[in-house]
Amino acid sequence: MQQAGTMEISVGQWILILVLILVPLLYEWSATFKYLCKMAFYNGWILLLAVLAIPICAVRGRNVENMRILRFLLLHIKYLYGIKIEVRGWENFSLKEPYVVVSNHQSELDLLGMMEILPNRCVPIAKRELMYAGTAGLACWLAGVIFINRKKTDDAISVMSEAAQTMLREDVRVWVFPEGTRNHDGSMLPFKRGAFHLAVQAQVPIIPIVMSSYKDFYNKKERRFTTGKCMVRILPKVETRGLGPDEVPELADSVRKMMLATFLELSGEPSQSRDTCSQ
Ligand SMILES: CCCCCCCCCCCCCCCCC(=O)SCCNC(=O)CCNC(=O)[C@H](O)C(C)(C)COP(=O)(O)OP(=O)(O)OC[C@H]1O[C@@H](n2cnc3c(N)ncnc32)[C@H](O)[C@@H]1OP(=O)(O)O
Ligand SMILES: CCCCCCCC/C=C\CCCCCCCC(=O)OC[C@@H](O)COP(=O)(O)O
Repeated sequence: MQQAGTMEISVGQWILILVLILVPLLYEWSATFKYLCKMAFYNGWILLLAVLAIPICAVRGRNVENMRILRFLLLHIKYLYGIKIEVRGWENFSLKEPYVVVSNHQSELDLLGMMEILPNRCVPIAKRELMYAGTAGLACWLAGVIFINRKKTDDAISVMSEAAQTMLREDVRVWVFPEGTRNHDGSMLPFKRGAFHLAVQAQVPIIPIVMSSYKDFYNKKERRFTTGKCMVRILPKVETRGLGPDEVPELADSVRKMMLATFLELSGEPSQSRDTCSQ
């Protein structure tokens, strides 16, 4: 029986105290633990923000204008992680007409750079699996994200051909990661050609975006995630007017070359050394 004036601590409370002491200690001592906590919080926070976004977006139904709401809700995350984003080339975004944005894809952290500069009425093309990422998937769907099934090339191509028509009909811009997958290796994978077919089919310009390497503050393999700085460059538009499907390979190659050169320059790498996948 508990006596007046004394306090007994139950086993559960002891465990809680231990956890409250150990977690901050581990967080400071172990870079791996810190990385895991930061990534778990990143995903968890986005899922939670999506809970907020869903009812607001649902008022309008599925609509590309909802992307502004997602952008507004996600913009602060860079501050939580101490990531400085320096953007140059804003003037290259001053086109009124639709265009296709292509950018390099290093990690899920690209979302921060993307939200920093995302133009109005611009939707990303994403793998279909993202649609099933709980609340985040629903928020993406409501904001008009275009989902493609990477396992079914024909399906993916027909979704992208439809996107070419939607771009023109509804004045929409599309953001594509032409590497087609995340690339943690500090270089750029060969480009898939979907984005370039899309631009040629719609006869709209391509705007290449380059985000500098995260190597100084983030490395998935080494499980390292600290504060840091990322440079984002919006490059001048590349016209596609008059080009046909036969010119797509050359177009894709020349855009990739330009992006790789900028990537190496921004990331402080010697040119030519890191192109492990010249096509
Ligand atoms: C507040 C809360 C918020 C919560 C939510 C937060 C999120 C907010 C929103 C942000 C979301 C961001 C999401 C980012 C997600 C990023 C990704 O998912 S990246 C992965 C998906 N994207 C891509 O894969 C795009 C790039 N891929 C391609 O372009 C591919 O080419 C493909 C169209 C997918 C097809 O790929 P594959 O099946 O591998 O086949 P290929 O060999 O590439 O192509 C075969 C053949 O077909 C030609 N081709 C390709 N596209 C077309 C086309 N549109 N029209 C005609 N022909 C086409 C291609 O050129 C090949 O022929 P070739 O002769 O060999 O050249
Ligand atoms: C009830 C189900 C709960 C599911 C929980 C899922 C947790 C996901 C939580 C939040 C989503 C964060 C959205 C981040 C958007 C960035 C997406 C991204 O970068 O996708 C990677 C894709 O480009 C390429 O994928 P692969 O590298 O080929 O693989």
